[in-house]
Amino acid sequence: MFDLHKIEQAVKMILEAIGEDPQREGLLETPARVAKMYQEIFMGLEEDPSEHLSKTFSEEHEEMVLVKDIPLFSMCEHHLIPFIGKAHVCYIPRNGNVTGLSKLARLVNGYARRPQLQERLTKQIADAIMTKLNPYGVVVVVEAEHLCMSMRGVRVPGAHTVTSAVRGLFKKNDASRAEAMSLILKS
Ligand SMILES: Nc1nc2c(ncn2[C@@H]2O[C@H](COP(=O)(O)OP(=O)(O)OP(=O)(O)O)[C@@H](O)[C@H]2O)c(=O)[nH]1
Ligand SMILES: [Zn+2]
Repeated sequence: MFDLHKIEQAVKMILEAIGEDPQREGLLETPARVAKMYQEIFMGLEEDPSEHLSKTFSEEHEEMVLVKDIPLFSMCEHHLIPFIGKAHVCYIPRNGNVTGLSKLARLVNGYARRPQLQERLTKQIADAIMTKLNPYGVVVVVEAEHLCMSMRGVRVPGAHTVTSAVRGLFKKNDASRAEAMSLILKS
């Protein structure tokens, strides 16, 4: 589905537009490299990440499951430069409907590897878990630094954006939400 040739042409044009010479030795292979890189960092566009949750197994654990510090590399859709951070995913299984822990990281990755907004990414992860696993509740917290705020524009390196999506029981039950949040934010 990726048009690698078109990406190569576009990169060549950008190099020309910034006054570079795409024919100089160091840049000769750059358009092809960037095309391959885009194919990799936008690979989430080619999948439905929620499919990672299709395979479940049965384990009677109707308590919190929390996977913390899932590394996150995404691309700001406004500037096409990275935002980098961590996702924390917490859910309470219903009827023993449990997913493999790695699948939660695959889910995060699938939604991250697209042109994204942090808010949408956070929501998509939570909604996929609600839809596919039908758990009692979900909390997703994403913490990230946006390079579009660090290396350009307002230039505030170190500023972190934190977003959350709260679903099901966690929305109604203040104590459960507070417990999840304290486990998530505890370093
Ligand atoms: N809400 C939200 N905003 C984002 C995200 N990523 C980048 N942005 C912001 O998107 C905005 C785009 O603003 P514009 O005014 O259209 O673009 P700009 O002139 O490049 O803005 P500056 O970054 O302020 O220089 C900026 O404020 C970014 O900080 C995100 O994931 N969520
Ligand atoms: Zn940006």
